[in-house]
Amino acid sequence: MGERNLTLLTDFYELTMMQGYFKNKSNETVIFDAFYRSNPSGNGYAVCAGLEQMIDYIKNLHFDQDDIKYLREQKIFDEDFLEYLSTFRFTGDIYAIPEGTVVFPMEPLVKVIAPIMEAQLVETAILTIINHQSLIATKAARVAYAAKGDGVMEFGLRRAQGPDAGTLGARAAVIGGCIGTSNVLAAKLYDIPPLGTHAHSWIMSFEDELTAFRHYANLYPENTTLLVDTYDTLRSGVPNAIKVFSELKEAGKMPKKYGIRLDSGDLAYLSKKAKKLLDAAGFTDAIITASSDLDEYLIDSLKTQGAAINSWGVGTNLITSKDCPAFGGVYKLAAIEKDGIFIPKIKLSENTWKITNPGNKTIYRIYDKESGKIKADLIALIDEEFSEENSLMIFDPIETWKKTYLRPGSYTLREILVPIFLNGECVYESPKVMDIRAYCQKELDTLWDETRRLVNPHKVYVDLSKKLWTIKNELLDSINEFYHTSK
Ligand SMILES: Nc1ncnc2c1ncn2[C@@H]1O[C@H](COP(=O)(O)OP(=O)(O)OP(=O)(O)O)[C@@H](O)[C@H]1O
Ligand SMILES: O=P(O)(O)OC[C@H]1O[C@H](OP(=O)(O)OP(=O)(O)O)[C@H](O)[C@@H]1O
Ligand SMILES: O=C(O)c1cccnc1
Repeated sequence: MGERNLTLLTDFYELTMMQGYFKNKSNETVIFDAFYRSNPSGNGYAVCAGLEQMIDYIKNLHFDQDDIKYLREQKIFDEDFLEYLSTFRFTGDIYAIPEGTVVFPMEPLVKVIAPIMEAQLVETAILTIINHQSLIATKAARVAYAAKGDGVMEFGLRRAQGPDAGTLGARAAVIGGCIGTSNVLAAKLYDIPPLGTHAHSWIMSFEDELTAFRHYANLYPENTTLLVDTYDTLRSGVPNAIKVFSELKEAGKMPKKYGIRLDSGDLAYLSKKAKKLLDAAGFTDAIITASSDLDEYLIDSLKTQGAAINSWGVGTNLITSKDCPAFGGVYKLAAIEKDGIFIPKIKLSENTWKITNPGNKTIYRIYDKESGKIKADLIALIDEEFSEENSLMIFDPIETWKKTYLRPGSYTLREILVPIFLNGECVYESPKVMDIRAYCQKELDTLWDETRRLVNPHKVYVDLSKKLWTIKNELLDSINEFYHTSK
């Protein structure tokens, strides 16, 4: 958050490796890709987020005197290296997918091209920033999807894993689809709507519920939501709320937005009963908000049960992404520059899908021209050229017999990795969070419904260009050959 110096927000091994690179004078330029391997919560996509904080981090990268002093005290860093660190700045290039874009496994969300000492140092912070916010933005997109157009308020700060997770999580939740947050610091910092109702303590602090409601309604005549479950929802809370709304109506002071909040009990049953009582009293447009340990599955179930709820407050399960607490993004070396040419590098794994994609790559999103929906993503090398006027054959990188042939003129292409830093200079201006949110809503519209469903969604293919696939296979062959013949 803000302008903090996060330079030491890295793993110790990044610094020990950096000193090693420094001593060997091997500060060649390298390419690292940050990507993730599977969508959180069994989702069909992820929403990437955190780029603005990553940019702030890179812009502010510098070891101040206090940092150098601390590192010196560790007694493993030599003076020449510490001297180098004292003037350290990021001088490389960074490409990234803009926040709010829907993304898929294996594609680089961030690509760093920089001298190896710089590219290595920034690994940990880039991952922690992008992993956290992408996780929460994706969870929020699921929750908002289940709410089917009703507003979802982010209520999680008190149960988040600390202040940063609560605040940056609120930012990410709004990017993914929440309409605002109860977190006032997040609302101020990121210019997002601060929202909320009131707590049980407000009711309990008065002699009786009716008096508490009257005071609250008089204080906030523009937007009055009354929490009706402190004593007895249907016998006391709802009738008292109706009484207060009737008094306001009679006095000609009817709030523009008004309603009740349910926070316990059977939310389907209570909301339907409450709606009947409100309707009968003429308050047909009262907003019925629900909260209480909600997540996307419960909201979906309440919708199926015909609950009369049209506003949702979601805290714990959203801000902590409780069912899936880690995004799992990784940062892997993809190429090393030798004599002005990038030599592709690959990391092997027992799992074929864990084998990295080598080289200096970019990503094209392929849309069906007629519907505007995503057909697939294509990871290609940056020097490859594609034209919508030509036919295109794409194939699954592992199950290569799965091929899709795209007729000329039947598809459109969009390159989704964009320049963020060039030669250490930031060339990108982050949009405001509410604009990122609006962009994300449009992005979500480019997914087929089958990909958005909560359970067993349809997979979007991320394919490799023929050239990239060939290079990858040649590298695999050469490694195999080397390790089988060099015994
Ligand atoms: N109709 C419903 N269908 C499915 N789940 C529901 C329904 N109504 C409520 N729930 C969920 O059931 C859980 C109820 O939890 P629990 O009984 O512990 O607490 P509560 O009713 O909220 O009361 P308290 O706030 O006093 O703990 C919550 O997660 C709530 O969202
Ligand atoms: O259930 P969550 O999704 O986490 O949403 C936030 C919860 O936080 C509040 O409860 P809390 O008991 O902390 O305060 P209260 O006394 O105002 O109800 C609120 O009433 C919600 O139940
Ligand atoms: O404003 C609310 O109703 C609220 C805020 C935080 C947590 N629970 C509820």
